[in-house]
Amino acid sequence: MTNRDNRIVRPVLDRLVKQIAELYERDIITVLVSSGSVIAGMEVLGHTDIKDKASRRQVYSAIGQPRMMRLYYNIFHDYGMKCAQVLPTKNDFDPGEHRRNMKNCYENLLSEGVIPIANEDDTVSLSHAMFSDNDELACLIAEMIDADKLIILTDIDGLYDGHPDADDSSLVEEVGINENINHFISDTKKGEAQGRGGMLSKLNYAKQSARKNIPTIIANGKSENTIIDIIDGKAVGTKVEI
Ligand SMILES: Nc1ncnc2c1ncn2[C@@H]1O[C@H](COP(=O)(O)OP(=O)(O)O)[C@@H](O)[C@H]1O
Ligand SMILES: N[C@@H](CCC(=O)OP(=O)(O)O)C(=O)O
Repeated sequence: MTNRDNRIVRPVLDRLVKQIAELYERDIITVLVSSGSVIAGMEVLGHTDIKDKASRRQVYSAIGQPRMMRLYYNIFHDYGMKCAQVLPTKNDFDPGEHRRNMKNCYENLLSEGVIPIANEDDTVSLSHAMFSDNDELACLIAEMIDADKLIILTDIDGLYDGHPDADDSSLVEEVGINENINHFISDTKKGEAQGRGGMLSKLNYAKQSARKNIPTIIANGKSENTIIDIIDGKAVGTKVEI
């Protein structure tokens, strides 16, 4: 959802919401898991003298999350839809009251026709309460709400069998849950503004949700019609086979 300058690209979000709205018309209901709070907060605050990285993340995300939600609110509104914010921490998924409450909230939002947008509660989740990244969060939500499908979006068409920039690399269309292809993935160093996970994390959590019998696909979130194409059964992205 960002460009090379680490700025949120509204047309990408717009395309995403447009597809969610189109699916809603077809009675296919989406839960959206979206990052963006840290980058959105950095855009507002710019440089800070806060030395501690975790503290910077708290401050940036606290500033950026309402900005992300304002963007989403406006875009969903443009498509005649309503959205809502859910900000869990990892502990909330442990069996118990928080998990039950969260599940209940999702069910009620969905029955009211409101699209839940989840992100980690970065202001309070530090160290052990942190998800590895939003791919883990998406995987846990998919399992909790018994999703029919998990689509993990990224900035590339899917998983490649080598460095994505190399001429002889090609898209892996299907991968089995027990197939070890981690060596295809290059370690891309992440800056503070970028996402935490990367492709290896996407593959691991895609396999984890496929193991729970949720068909999972890694695909390009920047393409025009990715989600609709996947729902229509077109060969898009990398499918993780159950
Ligand atoms: N074998 C591979 N196939 C596809 N992408 C790869 C591979 N190895 C490294 N990558 C990198 O992973 C990136 C995708 O992860 P990214 O979407 O940045 O993760 P995050 O959601 O954490 O921001 C791609 O842009 C690409 O540069
Ligand atoms: N929760 C954070 C981002 C978490 C994260 O890095 O997730 P991902 O984009 O999956 O690597 C945010 O909103 O900025």
